[in-house]
Amino acid sequence: MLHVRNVSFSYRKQLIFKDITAQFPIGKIIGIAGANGCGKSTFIRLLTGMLQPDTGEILLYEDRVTRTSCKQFAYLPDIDLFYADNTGEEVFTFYQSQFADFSIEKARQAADYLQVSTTAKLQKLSKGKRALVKMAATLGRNVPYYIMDEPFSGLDPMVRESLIRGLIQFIEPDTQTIILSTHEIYEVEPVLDALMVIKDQQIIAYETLEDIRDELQKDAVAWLKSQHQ
Ligand SMILES: Nc1ncnc2c1ncn2[C@@H]1O[C@H](COP(=O)(O)OP(=O)(O)OP(=O)(O)O)[C@@H](O)[C@H]1O
Repeated sequence: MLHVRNVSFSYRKQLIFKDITAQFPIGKIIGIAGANGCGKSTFIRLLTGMLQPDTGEILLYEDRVTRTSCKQFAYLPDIDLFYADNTGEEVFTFYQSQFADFSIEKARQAADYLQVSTTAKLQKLSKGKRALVKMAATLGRNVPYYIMDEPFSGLDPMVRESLIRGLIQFIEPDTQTIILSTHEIYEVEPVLDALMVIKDQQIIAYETLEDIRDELQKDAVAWLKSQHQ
């Protein structure tokens, strides 16, 4: 289990998080929502150990998450990662050299499913297609936690829908967790188990979709809007 315990974090004297606590159980797909600039990317970087909290701690199975923990997470950043001169296949070979858990067959299957070429140089691909190569490489990993920053940004609605369906196919639902930040709540809602909302340096809400629908009688978008009022 991944735990965030009493974490505070400032960036250049600006307080981004104040004493936040949360848990991310195994076997779930968890969305992180919030307005632009609320801190979603920062939160994701804290979860993966790329940033360290000022106070509090982030624990993966009781071990403190640090920069070297990145081998235990499949992290999908929101930026272009790879050399433009590389092909998807070369990216996969690089991942294979870096991560013992990486399966080149699974990455190829994901690329095939997402209908993106792995033989073309990345510089020849559109921004959306490059994002899909990055996604295929991420899904080629075999880890308990996939942590994705805006995985659907820049993708057309058809590809987005196919990717959202694909996410379930490429993970083991009982042993692997996806944590993803997104603004596309409407589209991703069908596969989400829980949704977290960040606002004013806090996690202001964190509910299962079951509770949102059954107890609160709302869909995720309506619920999210009500959190911002
Ligand atoms: N390198 C950095 N590390 C940490 N925080 C940063 C960094 N650069 C900027 N910030 C600040 O952190 C705050 C949160 O930014 P962040 O990108 O995490 O928000 P976000 O919710 O992901 O935004 P968006 O939805 O627009 O992508 C902003 O006020 C931003 O100015």
